[in-house]
Amino acid sequence: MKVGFLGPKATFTELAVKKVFPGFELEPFRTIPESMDAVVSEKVEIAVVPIENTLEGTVNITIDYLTHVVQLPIVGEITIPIKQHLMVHPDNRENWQDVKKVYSHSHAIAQCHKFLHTQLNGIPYESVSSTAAAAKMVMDQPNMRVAAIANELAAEEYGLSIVQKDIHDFNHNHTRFFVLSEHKLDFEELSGSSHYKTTLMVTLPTDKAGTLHMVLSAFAWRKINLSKIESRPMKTGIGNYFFIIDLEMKLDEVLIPGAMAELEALGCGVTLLGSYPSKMIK
Ligand SMILES: O=C(O)C(=O)C[C@]1(C(=O)O)C=C[C@@H](O)C=C1
Repeated sequence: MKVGFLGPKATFTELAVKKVFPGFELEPFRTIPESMDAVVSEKVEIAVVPIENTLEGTVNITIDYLTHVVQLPIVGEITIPIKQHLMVHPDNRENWQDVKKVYSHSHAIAQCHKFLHTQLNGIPYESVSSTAAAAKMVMDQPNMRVAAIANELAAEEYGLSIVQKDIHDFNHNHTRFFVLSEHKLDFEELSGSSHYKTTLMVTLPTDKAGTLHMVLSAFAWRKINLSKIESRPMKTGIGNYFFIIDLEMKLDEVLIPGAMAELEALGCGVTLLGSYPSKMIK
């Protein structure tokens, strides 16, 4: 089976892929939606996509594309530590503080705001399609005083010099990735994790007071632990939202189906996005 990911080589997404898909054929894509489209068009069987970072929160493009455009089952989750470094072309190593622009993925820039504000104050930054794309751009422009924020592997891959290590604003920086596939994939075996989560998408009936409270009660009295609840716009008008709810348990035959039926009885729309093993890489 072939695994699609946000490229080019040496993105954080590729790092996550390599942790659980060793020896698999990999195919990089220019954007996150393109990697998901590739599963739909059967160019690849699996896509790994970033979904949430500890410092910056949800990767909105992923959740929105997954809920509004493609309906791909979530079959696994990978969480990896994220270490951001500032890197330049080796020719600019000594005078890196004179950089005129910093490139990176918007989520990586957001993870390093404090560093950019204090160490490179006033220097413009530009978001590009991925951290590795930023590193590649810096390599391709040795005569421009530009820097990239990316990982260690990208520095190696594109021959850049790391001039400031660990520039992310807080120590505990992790990103979660979803594994999407329409194929049968034993992710429990691949990842070695039997810790399961289940993700639901819930829409509320319009303008009925207290519905969200009742939704939460359906999980609370069954003692189903929620690890995340997030609202995203339905894109149909101001004030119209749906909810993505992550449950800390595997889809069973009683509790989760019972909670889903209760939500439907309240007039909610409920879609199961997946029940999957979750692998935390230290
Ligand atoms: O640009 C990359 O290297 C990615 O894999 C994307 C991405 C993201 O979308 O959050 C993944 C992990 C890091 O949080 C920063 C960027």
